[in-house]
Amino acid sequence: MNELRDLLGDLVADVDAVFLFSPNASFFEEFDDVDEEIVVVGPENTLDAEPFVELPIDFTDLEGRLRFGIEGALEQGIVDEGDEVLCVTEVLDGSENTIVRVQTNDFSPSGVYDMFVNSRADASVVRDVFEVAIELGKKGQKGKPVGALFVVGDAGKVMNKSRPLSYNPFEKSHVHVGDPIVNVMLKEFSRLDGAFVISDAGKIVSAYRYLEPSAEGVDIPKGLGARHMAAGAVTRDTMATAIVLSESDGLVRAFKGGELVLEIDPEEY
Ligand SMILES: Nc1ncnc2c1ncn2[C@@H]1O[C@H](COP(=O)(O)OP(=O)(O)OP(=O)(O)O)[C@@H](O)[C@H]1O
Ligand SMILES: [Mn+2]
Repeated sequence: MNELRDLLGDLVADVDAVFLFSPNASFFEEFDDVDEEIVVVGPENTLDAEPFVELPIDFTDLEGRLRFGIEGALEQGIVDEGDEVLCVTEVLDGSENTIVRVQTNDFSPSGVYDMFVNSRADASVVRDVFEVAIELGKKGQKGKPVGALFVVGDAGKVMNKSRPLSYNPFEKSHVHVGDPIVNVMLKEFSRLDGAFVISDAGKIVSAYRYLEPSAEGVDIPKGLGARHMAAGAVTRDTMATAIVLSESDGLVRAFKGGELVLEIDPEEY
């Protein structure tokens, strides 16, 4: 077993920082005296850890989770480019059973951290819309797959770059994402065409908007259609973030700055 020990020894040797993903209190305490910088990453800072990187959604896929933690720590200046970091986390609902060593440069930034934290819209609004899209992706509408397009933030400009396909059911209402009744409405209206436009603070500004941004130079993955193109393009023309549920492949994707920044399978979420 010495080979295995050596392998593990090499894996954990000479790292600049150790990232603990959602550690419990006793596990966290065990790291009190270590020399390396300890970075806690999780949905809530229940341990009052410092430094701390807040996860906006509970990433079930490992890579998404690691990416977010590392991009967040880079952005906050907790680690530097080129640092060697050790990520301690769980997969398959275990305890801390997984150690991944990465160099912060190994990731080309996906923009996922930036999308949540530096969006014009509040991070909680982006997260709430994300959750609606995920839920809609899981259940569909009456068992059938549905697609949906949500454009979040910079709503004035988004409205200028779009036109109505039908009457706007949110015209005179003051409802916000995250209200339970609104989630039901969003799901109901998603059967019809066009995009939802949502303000920075989460107010539903409109449904049924046909987006007309300039798509020139927008480079989204091949095979995605008009809905995704419009989503990508509107985020390049404005400061909005677009969240798309695909009717054809069932995935939820997010675009910001004209680029695909996140792709999640609702079934695995
Ligand atoms: N510019 C646009 N603005 C708003 N909604 C749009 C726009 N273009 C397409 N859509 C909506 O997207 C729907 C699906 O279009 P299309 O199949 O071309 O997109 P897609 O990217 O392949 O999406 P999906 O993966 O859901 O099929 C359309 O029926 C329409 O409701
Ligand atoms: Mn399509």
